[in-house]
Amino acid sequence: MAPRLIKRKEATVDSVVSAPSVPPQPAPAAAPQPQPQPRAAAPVLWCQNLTKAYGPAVALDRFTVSVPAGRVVGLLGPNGSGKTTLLKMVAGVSHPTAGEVRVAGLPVGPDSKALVSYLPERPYFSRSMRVREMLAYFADFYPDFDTALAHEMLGRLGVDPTSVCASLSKGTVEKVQLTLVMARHAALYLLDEPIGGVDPAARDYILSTIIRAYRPQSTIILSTHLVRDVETVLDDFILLRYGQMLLHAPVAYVREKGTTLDAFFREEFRC
Ligand SMILES: Nc1ncnc2c1ncn2[C@@H]1O[C@H](COP(=O)(O)OP(=O)(O)OP(=O)(O)O)[C@@H](O)[C@H]1O
Repeated sequence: MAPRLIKRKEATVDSVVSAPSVPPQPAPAAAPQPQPQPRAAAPVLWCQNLTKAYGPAVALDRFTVSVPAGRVVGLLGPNGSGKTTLLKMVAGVSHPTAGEVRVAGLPVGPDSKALVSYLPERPYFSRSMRVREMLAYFADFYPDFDTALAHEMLGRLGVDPTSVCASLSKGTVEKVQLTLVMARHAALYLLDEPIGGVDPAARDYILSTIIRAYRPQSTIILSTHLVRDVETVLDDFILLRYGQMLLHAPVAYVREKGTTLDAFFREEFRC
C-alpha cells in the first residue's frame, strides 16, 4: 500500500448540525427495501469525508480511508485528535455530521454492528455483576461470542471468573473488557486504548496472542498512546491531528526510513 500523505492544516468549521426549523412529519409508507448484504470484496472499513462537529468545534474533519481485511492498524495521535470520535462513529454509537462510513460495504446500522466488536474507552458493565455473568450476558447477546475462548483468555490473564466486577482493579477491569470484546468472532475490532492500564506482562500476552495471533482474517483498529508497545504488532498506522488524517501507511514505511514508529510519532508531534 502506498502511503497517503496529507498536507496538515488547522481544522476549520465546514459543517455544523442545525436543528430542523419545522417539526418532523410522519414518513409516507414505503415499500420494503432489500437488506444490504456484506460484500466480500469491499474494504472492511471505508470512510469518505467523515466529519463530526460539536457546535463550532470539528472533532473529525473530512476523514477518508479504506482498510482491507486482515490488517492490524494503530490509530495514533495526540490528545483530542479525534481517535475516539472516529471509533464511535464506525461502531455506530455516534453519528456523523457529514460524510459516510461503511463496514464491509454496509452502511452503519444493525447489519454492520453485527460485524463489529467495539471496546469503548470507558468501562460500561455493571459493577455488581460477576465476571462469569458478564460472559453469559455476552454469550446471550452475541451469537459469535466464544465462551470457551473467553475462559481461556481470562485464565491466561489471571482473572478469576467468579470475581465481582466492583472488586477488580482498574487494570483487571480492562482485561475483562478486552476479553469480552476479543472473544467474539467479528470482522472488525475497534479497540479504544485497550492496554493503557494493564501490567507489562499481560500487555505482551494481549498484543502477541490476543491481538496478533487469534484473529488473522479480521481487521483490528486500536487507538493508543503506547506506540512503543504496539508497534511490533501493527501492520499499518493512521496518524491524526486536529481531527485530520496526516498519514496512513504501513509500519514498514517508517522502518525503511531507518527509524521506529515511536520515534517517528514523537518527532511528528513534538510539543
Ligand atoms: N461530546 C463532545 N462534545 C464536545 N466536544 C467533544 C465531545 N467529544 C469529543 N469532543 C472533542 O472532540 C475532539 C476529539 O476528541 P476525541 O475524544 O475523539 O480525541 P482523542 O484523540 O480520542 O483524545 P484522547 O487521546 O485524549 O483520548 C476533542 O477536541 C474533544 O474535546
